[in-house]
Amino acid sequence: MSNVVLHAQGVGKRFGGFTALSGIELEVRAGERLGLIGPNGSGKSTFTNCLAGAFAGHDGAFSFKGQPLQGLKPHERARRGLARTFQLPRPFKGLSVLENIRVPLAYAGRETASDEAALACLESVELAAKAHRMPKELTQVELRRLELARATALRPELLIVDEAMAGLSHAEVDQILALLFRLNAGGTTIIMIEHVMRAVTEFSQRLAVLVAGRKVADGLPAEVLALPEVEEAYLGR
Ligand SMILES: Nc1ncnc2c1ncn2[C@@H]1O[C@H](COP(=O)(O)OP(=O)(O)OP(=O)(O)O)[C@@H](O)[C@H]1O
Repeated sequence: MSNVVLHAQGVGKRFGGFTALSGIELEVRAGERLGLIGPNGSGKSTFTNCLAGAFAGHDGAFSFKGQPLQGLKPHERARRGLARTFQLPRPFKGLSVLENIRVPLAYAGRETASDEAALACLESVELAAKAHRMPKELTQVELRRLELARATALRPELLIVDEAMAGLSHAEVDQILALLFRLNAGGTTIIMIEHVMRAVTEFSQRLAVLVAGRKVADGLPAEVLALPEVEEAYLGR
């Protein structure tokens, strides 16, 4: 595949004697929408943390845009175009919504760390009207939008969205989905980690399934979800 943006080769992670992730092979193409699913504790966040550089070490390797990521710190990976959101939004609580966006812009040394650039970013997630509010004044769905704005301020090529839908209403899930579709239409490759099955099946062109730290399926959503081993492990049937 010539347009592979991310290649995970034999990625594994142990915590003491416990193997949380083992032998993960995954290719993601530029512009793709991939759903990464699996039961609680199957290794999805561990995979994300390995990819984002949050752990000092892991087995295997990642290449991103054809370059190895090994040895790069999280912020260096971010500067190369790799971004993630966190399951629990992590705004800077003492900063306004607008300042929360200026931080990643300034951190990356962008000349565009201006209020205008930060506002444009907030507009893209329909949060500009709350620019001068504090994070504690935002609703859950607004906090998720702020988390997305923080992650996408640097216009990443690959975005990993870790459970952005948890606890949201049907209509709010649709709002976040619309934002993610728009980002993807603008060229951002997206890996969606999600338990809200309606959202992940609607969004994903392909599903990869982790069970107990191993990838057990990878393919078209309808085909993957029909596999007996996925039904058994993931849906608990
Ligand atoms: N820092 C850590 N130290 C020890 N064990 C850990 C650590 N992080 C994760 N684990 C364990 O690794 C396994 C995989 O966890 P992980 O958070 O990656 O699963 P997940 O698929 O993201 O789950 P969820 O859907 O609940 O978020 C779990 O058994 C978890 O307890």
